[in-house]
Amino acid sequence: MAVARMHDVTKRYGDFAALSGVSLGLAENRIHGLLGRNGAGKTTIMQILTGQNFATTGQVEVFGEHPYENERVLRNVCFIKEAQRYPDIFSVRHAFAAARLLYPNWDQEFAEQLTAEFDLPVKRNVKKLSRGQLSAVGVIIGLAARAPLTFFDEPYLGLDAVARHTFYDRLLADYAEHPRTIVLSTHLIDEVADLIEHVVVVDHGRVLLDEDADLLRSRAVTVSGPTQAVEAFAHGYTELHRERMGGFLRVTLEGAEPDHETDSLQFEPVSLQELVVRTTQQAGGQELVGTANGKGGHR
Ligand SMILES: Nc1ncnc2c1ncn2[C@@H]1O[C@H](COP(=O)(O)OP(=O)(O)OP(=O)(O)O)[C@@H](O)[C@H]1O
Repeated sequence: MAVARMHDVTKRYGDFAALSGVSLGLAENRIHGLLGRNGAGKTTIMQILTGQNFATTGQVEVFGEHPYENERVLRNVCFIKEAQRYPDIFSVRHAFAAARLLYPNWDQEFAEQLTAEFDLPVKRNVKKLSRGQLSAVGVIIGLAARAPLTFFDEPYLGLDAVARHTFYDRLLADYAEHPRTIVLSTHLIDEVADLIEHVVVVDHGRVLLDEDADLLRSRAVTVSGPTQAVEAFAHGYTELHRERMGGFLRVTLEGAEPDHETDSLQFEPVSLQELVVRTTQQAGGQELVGTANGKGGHR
């Protein structure tokens, strides 16, 4: 079941279309990766779904209602962004107290545990925090709020690698105990690849891919070996990538399955990051949804 939907949504700023005909649904109790290049439209999608921006045309529904200025919807939605602003007088403690009032599922004990793990100075004014500490405030609010629909718009960019992994670990563990719908917008695809259950790729304001992560991974394979043997195997498949190394060839093929009978060829799974990058490059701004299965490519 989808907890949030967009149907044929367009967002225009003057002549510029930030979103063009975007249709997507966020399934209940799944972790979604909202991926795409800079300026692709990810933040705009999240702003519209959280009632912080209007669609120019199209339909938007969150928990069955329109989100804009809708208290019933918004108390179940948490949107954490990197450049979150807080009132000047707020300390970290104030920020958590405000979140506690706002989100009915707020877990104070969990927030305190996370505060200790991220080593956050709770009495310090939010304005005085380092970039990473400010990111940690957002991450803690996003986790402890336990909102049924939670968006993280790269709020963890300021976090160092150790803190980011603490975030991923806590997110996954808490999600297992308290399933909810989560959307992670990120450029660090490799880091979140194991978390993501559903992938949405946006490019130039359009949805290029909207697919189960495991299905997506199984859609392509990388094969390497002597050039001739690889060429023979690759014949007829759509190629996502090709690398030559002397007499060896390594190609990523859509729709191909490993053939373990062939001794001279080596097969490797394709990483989510590689698939997203190749899909975005290959699309060149064109829609790719539903074109990926089977043979017969453009070579
Ligand atoms: N208020 C605005 N006025 C004009 N253009 C805007 C406005 N807000 C966003 N845009 C444009 O809309 C496009 C989509 O922006 P958006 O912030 O959604 O991208 P994004 O995918 O989140 O990018 P990033 O990964 O860089 O954060 C960009 O080209 C951006 O410049």
